[in-house]
Amino acid sequence: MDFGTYETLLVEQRGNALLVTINQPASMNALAAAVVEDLHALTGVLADIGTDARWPVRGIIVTGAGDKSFVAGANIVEMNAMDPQAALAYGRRMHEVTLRLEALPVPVIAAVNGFALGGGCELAMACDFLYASANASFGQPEVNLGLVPGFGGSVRLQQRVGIGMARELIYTGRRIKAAEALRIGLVNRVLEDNAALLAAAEETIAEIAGKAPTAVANVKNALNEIAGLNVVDGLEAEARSFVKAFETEDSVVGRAAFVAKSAPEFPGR
Ligand SMILES: CCCCCCCCCCCCC[C@H](O)CC(=O)SCCNC(=O)CCNC(=O)[C@H](O)C(C)(C)COP(=O)(O)OP(=O)(O)OC[C@H]1O[C@@H](n2cnc3c(N)ncnc32)[C@H](O)[C@@H]1OP(=O)(O)O
Repeated sequence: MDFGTYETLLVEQRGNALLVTINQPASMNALAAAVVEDLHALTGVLADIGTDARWPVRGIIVTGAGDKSFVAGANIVEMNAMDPQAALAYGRRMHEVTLRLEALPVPVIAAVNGFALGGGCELAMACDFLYASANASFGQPEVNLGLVPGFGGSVRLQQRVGIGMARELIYTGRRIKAAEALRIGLVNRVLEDNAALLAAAEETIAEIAGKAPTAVANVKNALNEIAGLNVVDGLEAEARSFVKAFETEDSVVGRAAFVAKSAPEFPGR
């Protein structure tokens, strides 16, 4: 499977996982426009990823090159040189990247290997969930620059940690360590180092790869839809999602395998 080659990204298949490494260590993997363009191109290729057995990739891992920085934010040097139109285009493009990650029918894990600041934290929060190495840190420090989050942090941080904590972190621009990020629910797991971080992410992708692909795709879509709904509308959306899942071949196979006390072989449709 050819996922393309990119100037600023390393893309490597590892078993069921596709490892995407942002490879701009000289600038702490800051999101230069070239990086955003490459992420946009790659997520465009991945948009065709399917759930049937032909697609060996059952999950994506996003990480940063080196052991200091995941992504240190938008590229400030570049942003300073942008005219308003270019800046708007840059922002819109990154919005599209985050929405495409959320729309993929497979899990996307942010393997945060260092600084995840500003746009870096925002990229990580567009993934399904975050794992971090012990040296990782997180923050939306835009207020230090007279800016505000611009790649979705105002929306997704409050979804992840609640409005009160989101307000405090955004107003203070504070950087928090991995252990604190775990405590407030921004991060699911903290691993001792980068090797353990990637191993844990690959293990989780492999675990999910054993489940019904259509069910995982279905429930990811439903969780996105339900995120902003009240309970009544959320229950309606969940019911639609359940009916859709119940009618898949994966579900027929899964429920028959339970009765037969055998292991299901999901067709992915
Ligand atoms: C009219 C206009 C309309 C506009 C419409 C809207 C458009 C919206 C488009 C933009 C949206 C952006 C949204 C986003 O939320 C905004 C941001 O992300 S702002 C940036 C947030 N990040 C930061 O503030 C972190 C900055 N970096 C640091 O604090 C430190 O570098 C560090 C990460 C803590 C590491 O510190 P050190 O270990 O000391 O390392 P150095 O600082 O020496 O860095 C090494 C090297 O990397 C370069 N670098 C680091 N971060 C960035 C960066 N974010 N951008 C560019 N370059 C970076 C640093 O300059 C060093 O380079 P060198 O000096 O060695 O050349």
